[in-house]
Amino acid sequence: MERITVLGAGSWGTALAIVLAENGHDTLLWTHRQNQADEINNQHTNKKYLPDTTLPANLVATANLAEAAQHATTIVVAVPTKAIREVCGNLAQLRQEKALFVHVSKGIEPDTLLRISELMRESLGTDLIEDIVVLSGPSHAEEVVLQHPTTVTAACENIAAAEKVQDMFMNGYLRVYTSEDVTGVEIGGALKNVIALAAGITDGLTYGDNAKAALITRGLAEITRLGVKMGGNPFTFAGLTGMGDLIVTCTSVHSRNWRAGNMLGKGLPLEEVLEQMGMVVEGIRTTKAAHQLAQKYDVAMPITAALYDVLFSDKTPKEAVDELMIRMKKPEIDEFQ
Ligand SMILES: NC(=O)C1=CN([C@@H]2O[C@H](COP(=O)(O)OP(=O)(O)OC[C@H]3O[C@@H](n4cnc5c(N)ncnc54)[C@H](OP(=O)(O)O)[C@@H]3O)[C@@H](O)[C@H]2O)C=CC1
Ligand SMILES: O=C(CO)COP(=O)(O)O
Repeated sequence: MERITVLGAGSWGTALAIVLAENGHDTLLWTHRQNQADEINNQHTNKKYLPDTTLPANLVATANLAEAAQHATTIVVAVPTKAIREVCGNLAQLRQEKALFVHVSKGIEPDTLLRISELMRESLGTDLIEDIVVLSGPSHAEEVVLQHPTTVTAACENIAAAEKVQDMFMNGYLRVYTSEDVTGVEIGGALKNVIALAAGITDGLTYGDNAKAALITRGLAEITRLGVKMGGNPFTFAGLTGMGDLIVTCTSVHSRNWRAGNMLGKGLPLEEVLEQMGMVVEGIRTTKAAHQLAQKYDVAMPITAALYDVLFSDKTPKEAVDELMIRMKKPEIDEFQ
């Protein structure tokens, strides 16, 4: 049994805390809201994020970050990308000993262009970090809490740390693989949200299945082009954290990114979409970061560029799709150039 803290009591942090508590670990779930900690401890629910789920009685919550920092030898970071710098920075003030960190967030910090593990190293400082393992793959919280069969990958350059995390999370409904390709896993997980927004848009435009298959496939091509140039293993992008997560996010009604894209495709303005969602839509900020990465690494990412124009330059979704279709002719396979 491990002592584990999960930081962030949204849908994914809560679902993973349930898995860990059910696996017999001494699990403490940190939220920045006292009323949510009280609800979890007293009613064993988290109605805002997982309305139909009863949490196990042995899952305890706290709103005290110092208590959360002291509790564990393993710390799972499950807040959205935009909160990681602040939460890890605060945590670093409250803990002296090293911990094994696991992160499950799917994003890239705009402007700095740091991947999540890089962002954590910068905000935690190296003295606190035993290892950082990224846990990623096709895994909607809504299905994990129903114990529907789900597969994810734990990635770390130190494979022993990835195997330790594999053991912590794995059970009869959550199968965990390992990988050493942190860059490939983090890039695949972050960028699939960009393509899922685009897939939601074409569904909102009622363009049907051909368009969605094209987005998934050509989206994977541009994610792979960038990811390989950043040092990722090309095979990672064909795996769970690449193609697998792209499929689930582009096709599932659970996906926040697909749902937000769908509303945009139906003509709702971005501000209204975000207001209606009430949960994190990582793909919006990641589109900005991915567009910057494409320029930095000189990689063609036409779908990302088109989405960037829709989100940040007032191009209509229909104009963006029309322009994608009449781009210069080219062969399909370009060997990641
Ligand atoms: N949902 C899913 O199925 C999956 C999500 N992920 C990834 O996990 C990460 C978290 O997503 P998810 O759980 O869905 O997000 P949600 O929107 O469901 O929840 C986000 C949680 O983080 C909290 N939070 C936001 N800002 C801060 C802050 N500054 N300090 C402390 N807590 C904060 C929110 O609190 P508040 O209620 O106050 O807003 C909320 O509890 C994302 O990167 C996502 O891509 C990965 C795999 C699956
Ligand atoms: O990453 C996810 C599933 O693997 C969750 O995607 P959404 O944030 O789009 O819901």
